[in-house]
Amino acid sequence: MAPAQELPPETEAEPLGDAADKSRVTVVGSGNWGSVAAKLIASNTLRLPSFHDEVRMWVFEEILPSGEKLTDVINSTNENVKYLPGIKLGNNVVADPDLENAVKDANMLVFVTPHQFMEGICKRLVGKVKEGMEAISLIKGMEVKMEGPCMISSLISEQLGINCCVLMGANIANEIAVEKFSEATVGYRENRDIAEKWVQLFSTSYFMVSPVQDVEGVELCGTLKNVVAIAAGFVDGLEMGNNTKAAIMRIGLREMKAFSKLLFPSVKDTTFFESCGVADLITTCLGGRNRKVAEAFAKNGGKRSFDELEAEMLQGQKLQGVSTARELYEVLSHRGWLELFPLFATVHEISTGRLPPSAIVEYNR
Ligand SMILES: NC(=O)C1=CN([C@@H]2O[C@H](COP(=O)(O)OP(=O)(O)OC[C@H]3O[C@@H](n4cnc5c(N)ncnc54)[C@H](O)[C@@H]3O)[C@@H](O)[C@H]2O)C=CC1
Ligand SMILES: O=C(CO)COP(=O)(O)O
Repeated sequence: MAPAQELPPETEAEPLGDAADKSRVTVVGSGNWGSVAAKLIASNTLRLPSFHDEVRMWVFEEILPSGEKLTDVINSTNENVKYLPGIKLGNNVVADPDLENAVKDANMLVFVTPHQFMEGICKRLVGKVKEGMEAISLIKGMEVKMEGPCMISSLISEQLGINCCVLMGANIANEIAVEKFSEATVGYRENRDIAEKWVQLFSTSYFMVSPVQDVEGVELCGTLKNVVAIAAGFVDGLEMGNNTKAAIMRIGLREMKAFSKLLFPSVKDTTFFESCGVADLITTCLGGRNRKVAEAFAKNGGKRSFDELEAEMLQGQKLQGVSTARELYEVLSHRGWLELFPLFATVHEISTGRLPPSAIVEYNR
């Protein structure tokens, strides 16, 4: 299909004032998706007059086998050689290993790290972000606190006192990196103008972004589908075939919707038909990292742990599905909902070795 997309119009006139009128964007995170997000954004900040050209990207510093710092290599080669090798990010992307320095001049922050690091990152940023800052989270995951589950966008909003939208979708990063057409959904709370600004910042001829007024629905879709992808990987590892996998995806989608609506009755049915819903579920169950590692786990009969397989197969990239299944299980146990969500519960029980991988089709007991 030829992507018949028109880029968002460059409606704003060239600012009359000085460069201070322009928005400055910082990407917090530089993994596989973080690097692709920086590439997308950097192509647009060059094109759109209301943004500064430069895009800062915070890098969790590491030393490469060559002895060089990852940040130095990104800045000299314009490539994230560890997490997105072979792709030029754009000369206006500047890697910065100092988190506080990376955000200090920004007024738009894009959060895109594995979810388990976000609590620590937010703590470091308290009092360090500009007034009126706008944020967006591309992070698929949640935190579980004493009071209950906390979505990552809420963590950001509450800890930093800023508004936070979300962007989720059927977005396997390596495919978008080579500019294959895909779609995404921006979830926003009230301010449609802010949502439009994020749409403008991310949209390209091959990346079509649509806004939806349903932050929780969009974010829960992105978060929960990773658990279903683990189940799909078990099915693949056991060579159960396409019908079984389709059944797992359908049951998973039903649980995703039921859980989201129990937690947030405001979640809209229509959100599940956006890119963040059924489309992301399909792509992740076909081609994602959660599926791939879960397949290896099942092939090994559950004898090698997810941690071990993740380290061996993903070279520093992180799975979100296994920890999300654990977090979900805590919520389900605490609220007495385990029986309502047998697929979610079984994924956790298999991942922790309490049940064999074959239990993935026996849970409907
Ligand atoms: N890769 C993909 O295709 C997609 C990923 N996502 C989501 O984006 C989020 C980020 O994922 P990726 O960019 O793919 O990351 P990744 O899994 O490729 O890379 C891991 C990142 O974590 C960093 N890291 C390691 N230890 C850390 C620490 N202690 N503190 C802070 N950072 C640390 C690494 O430097 C690296 O940047 C996740 O929530 C993921 O679910 C969403 C859509 C697509
Ligand atoms: O979220 C993703 C695609 O939209 C990527 O999923 P994985 O983390 O399983 O690769």
